[in-house]
Amino acid sequence: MTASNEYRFQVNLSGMIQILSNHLYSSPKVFLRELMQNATDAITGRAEVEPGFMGNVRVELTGSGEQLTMMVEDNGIGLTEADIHEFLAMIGQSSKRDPQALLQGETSFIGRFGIGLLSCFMVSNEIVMLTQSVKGGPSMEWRGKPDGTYTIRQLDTQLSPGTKVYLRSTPEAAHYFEKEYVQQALFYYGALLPYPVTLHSEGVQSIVNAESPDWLIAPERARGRKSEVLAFGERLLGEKFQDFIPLTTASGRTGGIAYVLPHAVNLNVKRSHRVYLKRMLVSEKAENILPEWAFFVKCLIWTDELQPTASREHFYENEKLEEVRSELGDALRQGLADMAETQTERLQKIIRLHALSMKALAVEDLEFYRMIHRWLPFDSTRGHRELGELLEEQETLYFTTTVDEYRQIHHVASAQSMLVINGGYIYDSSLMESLPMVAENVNTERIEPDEVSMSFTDVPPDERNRYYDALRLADSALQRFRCRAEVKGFKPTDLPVLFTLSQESSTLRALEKASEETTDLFSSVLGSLSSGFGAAGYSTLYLNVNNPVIQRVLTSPDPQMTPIAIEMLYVNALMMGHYPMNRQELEVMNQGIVRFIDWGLQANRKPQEGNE
Ligand SMILES: Nc1ncnc2c1ncn2[C@@H]1O[C@H](COP(=O)(O)OP(=O)(O)OP(=O)(O)O)[C@@H](O)[C@H]1O
Repeated sequence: MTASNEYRFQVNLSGMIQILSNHLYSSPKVFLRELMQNATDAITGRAEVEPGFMGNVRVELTGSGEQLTMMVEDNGIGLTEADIHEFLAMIGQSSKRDPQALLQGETSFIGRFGIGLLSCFMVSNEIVMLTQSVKGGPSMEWRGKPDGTYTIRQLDTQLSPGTKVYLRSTPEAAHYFEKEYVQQALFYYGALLPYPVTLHSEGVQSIVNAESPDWLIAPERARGRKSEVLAFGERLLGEKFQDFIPLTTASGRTGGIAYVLPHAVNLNVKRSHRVYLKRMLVSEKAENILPEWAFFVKCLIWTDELQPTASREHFYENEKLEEVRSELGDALRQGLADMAETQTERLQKIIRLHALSMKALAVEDLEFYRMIHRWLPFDSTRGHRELGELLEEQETLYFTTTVDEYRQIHHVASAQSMLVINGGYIYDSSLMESLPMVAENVNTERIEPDEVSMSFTDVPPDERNRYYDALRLADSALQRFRCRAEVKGFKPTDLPVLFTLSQESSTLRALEKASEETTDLFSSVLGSLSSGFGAAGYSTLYLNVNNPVIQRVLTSPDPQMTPIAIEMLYVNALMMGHYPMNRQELEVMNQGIVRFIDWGLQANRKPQEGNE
């Protein structure tokens, strides 16, 4: 290949600008964040050459209707003509990117990618910048358009050092230029900035960040300022919080406030925390800054050690972030541990609302589990109770590992005062297994439905003989459902039957149900799979000899009646246990109902016929 065959990629500039400005950021509103960040960086840059320099940012709104204009002014480092050509006019070039510093993740600036300014094209068809560098030289004007063209000229008047950016809103973006919106957004992004941010509109001037939440930067101070901290959280995060936990890391370079959510939350809901970098809000939806178990809090975090991605919606998943995440998790855990020692009521309140989050942490951290186990709630045959109460009643806790197993046995187990915990919900069976490691003199044992039948009373042989014929009829009626009948005595007496599935029969039922719903080919594969189950695939229908209906069925003189009654009891037991019924079982139920109605009507008619 010769050199003449080599070409350079061509860039469709306006296409690139379109992509960067419209698709990198999740919403046009971020243009204001990007402008504020540039102003902040410019002030940081000036303070580096003029130690002790005090910056300020001024935002001015003018015009009305569709002619709204915003001006964002800073008294930062400014740009020379050469800077403009090098940094402003070259997309992807940034004055803030010291490669060595970036490599170490250490830079005093927020920006680094050289694209943030493009976000302004989401709300305006032109960016006008007037700037004066602290290094001297003439004041400059730069005008950029989304088609990739720009003009640059020297101004006749000399401005004071700093930069003014002017944007005129497009009709669709006018909302982002209205006073109320801008006031709120400036507070939102700049509430922590250490210099004044003022808004000028309709002849009125106001300082947006007048309240300075110094407790956010030094969170240990937050403890004594509860109402202020809660009010600030409500204003920024939009929820009425009642509790919070201050967070600090060992390095002291990241910290914040974890607000406890005032309502229960779903495990799958993504938590998004607000993160301030160098005191400027950069990320509104940082999901990865706290450990996964911490979904009961919404945090305001500040950091000067993490690196945001270009969209600023996340932070780079690197070792530093891992370290920060684990330290913030430790601080949160420590906050809860302190409550377990000295403020148990406060902790109990949190656990009541956020048991799932607490369980998620307890599964990972046995020491934490030890501290809080007594307040964790579990579903049990004695109701939805705290573990501490249950442990006072019994030293051995039986637990199931699925909700289905629990459903099968809870009637009988509770009637016999047997304490069984429903371990079918997420984390519960793991917590039951590890409970003996954290609580003294406690045993836990997994229980299966078949084992509950051990606590049934056996029927004496002579009584069993009396039921022999009825049981044979029952067995043959249930044969096609792979179920066998068994007589036992159990409480409650008004429960006529109890249906239990072994692990194998449960799998078999699932296979059968699936083969009903799939194609012929697949269903024959499932069919051959299910034929591999032998006697183990049988379920059991326990008939309660203490129940009057069962007594009548077992001693019925009508041999035609017995199988139908047994089949009906079988489908009834399935319904009670919330088992999905297959086609055959549904047919049995329908036919049985019709038959019983018919029987009932005939029985009523007979005496009347006799009277006639
Ligand atoms: N207010 C300002 N004062 C001084 N220089 C500025 C200002 N705004 C922008 N610049 C210059 O323009 C360059 C490009 O800005 P832009 O916002 O596009 O990217 P960035 O801030 O460098 O990086 P990022 O894309 O991460 O925000 C900056 O690197 C800076 O040199």
